[in-house]
Amino acid sequence: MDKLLKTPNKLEFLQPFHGFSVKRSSFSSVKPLKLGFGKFCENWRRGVCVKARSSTLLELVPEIKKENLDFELPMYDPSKGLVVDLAVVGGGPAGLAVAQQVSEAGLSVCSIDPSPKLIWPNNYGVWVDEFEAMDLLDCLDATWSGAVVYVDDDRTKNLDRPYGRVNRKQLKSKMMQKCILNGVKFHQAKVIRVIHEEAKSMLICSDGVTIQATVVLDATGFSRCLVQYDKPYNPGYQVAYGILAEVEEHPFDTSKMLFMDWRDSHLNSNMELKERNRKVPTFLYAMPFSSNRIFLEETSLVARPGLRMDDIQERMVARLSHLGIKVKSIEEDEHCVIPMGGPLPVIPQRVVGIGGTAGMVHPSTGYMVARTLAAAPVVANAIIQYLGSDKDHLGNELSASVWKDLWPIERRRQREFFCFGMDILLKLDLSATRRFFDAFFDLEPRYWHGFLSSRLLLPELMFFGLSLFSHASNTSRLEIMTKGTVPLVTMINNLLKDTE
Ligand SMILES: CC(C)=CCC/C(C)=C/C=C/C(C)=C/C=C/C(C)=C/C=C/C=C(C)/C=C/C=C(C)/C=C/C=C(\C)CCC=C(C)C
Repeated sequence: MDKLLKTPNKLEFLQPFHGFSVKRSSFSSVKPLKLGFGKFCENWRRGVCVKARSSTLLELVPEIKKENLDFELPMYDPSKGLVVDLAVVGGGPAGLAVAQQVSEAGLSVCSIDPSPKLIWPNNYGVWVDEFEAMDLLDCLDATWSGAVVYVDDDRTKNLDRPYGRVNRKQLKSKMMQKCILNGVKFHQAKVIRVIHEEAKSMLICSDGVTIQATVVLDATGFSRCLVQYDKPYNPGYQVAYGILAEVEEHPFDTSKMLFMDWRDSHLNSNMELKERNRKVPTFLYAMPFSSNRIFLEETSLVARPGLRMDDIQERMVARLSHLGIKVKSIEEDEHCVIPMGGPLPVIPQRVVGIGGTAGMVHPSTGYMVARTLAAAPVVANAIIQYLGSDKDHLGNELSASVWKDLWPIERRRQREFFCFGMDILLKLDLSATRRFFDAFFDLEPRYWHGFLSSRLLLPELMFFGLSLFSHASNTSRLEIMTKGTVPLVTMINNLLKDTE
């Protein structure tokens, strides 16, 4: 069972997909979810009658309907008993990217996933320069010339950095097509267990099939299907609720995406909710596609334990009503629960990992897609190099070399700093969070861009930290010092321990 389902913070009703989130979407059938706000009214959408309560949007949420790619997949033939060079468990962006690149080098690859054709469920946002660097601009279906941060009612930051929404269908289609072209075989199942021999591993699947592979890559996201951890799991949680909606109108500039809106005036008439938001704040993240179509996501950046989904939904309803956003229909919604920080898996170990399973979520932001896609060639090249060059270099030795390339010391140190940042964020209330981001977005672009896109390594992060400190108000400096001392000592200790 996924770790998330075991957490004591009442998130049990969520069913993480690849550990990320659950999306509901519908194109033909619509059934309202009863979440208990307002009065019933009738609402027509695409010829289907929707019963919904007038003062709420959440009951317009359609029934879950999964959309699949229209591809004929070449399937793995278990009767041949072949040992493939690489078995990739999990068909998310990370897994497919590695499958594609390893198969390009002529190695045999089997991709195993319970729903290999399913379009990924999340709305991924990325900075355009990150996708440009990977030649993936054609996989963005909307871009904005910049982004906005509302620190509070009086302070706004205009971020001069283009932002885009990933076209999940296009990205997955592109990767699948290349995989198919390169001869990747697919197997539709879950992997239950793996048995290792010296030079190969056997993957036992839920349908009884056994797949043999020289290298096994776990790309199952936060379900951490095969990769082992040996330290207590204590992440922070990013929790978010998002809707892609048709609205009567909204107040946002359609040329900018809304990166963070920390305003809380929508809670003035509900002091209890306002107090909850003061202690553990949430912000609105929005992608305005047009004057009447918008993606809106109420987000808790990081909290431990994670915020309850119904709390977040309540805050969102209050915010949209205050902003005068009347939702006419909802195309899809998503529930996100993203573990952030926490320990890295055991390094090295026989199963190789990438993405959420390998600790690759940015611990201070929750972002992962761009970083993982950028790391895929590192993992793929390592596998190609170690498998191709020297057939004596197999089993544990090969996996150790791949892990070393994925998590070299400078990346581990960078992650320690990001975890230090997360530990500070966990302790900030709304006012302190506002002061913190007021300073953060005043930094030189190379600092805040580099921090968010994991481009700064430890020496640069030191200068980044000092620069943030110098931009911060006196109150914020005091907060960073008081709330950051213990995390700073923890970081230094961890850095001193991890020397190889
Ligand atoms: C789809 C899915 C899956 C999901 C979705 C959800 C969402 C919407 C999300 C969103 C998110 C966001 C927007 C995020 C953002 C984030 C950010 C911006 C973050 C940032 C952070 C920052 C930080 C943490 C920083 C840090 C800093 C520090 C730590 C500093 C310090 C300093 C000091 C202490 C001074 C001294 C110095 C030295 C150390 C050298």
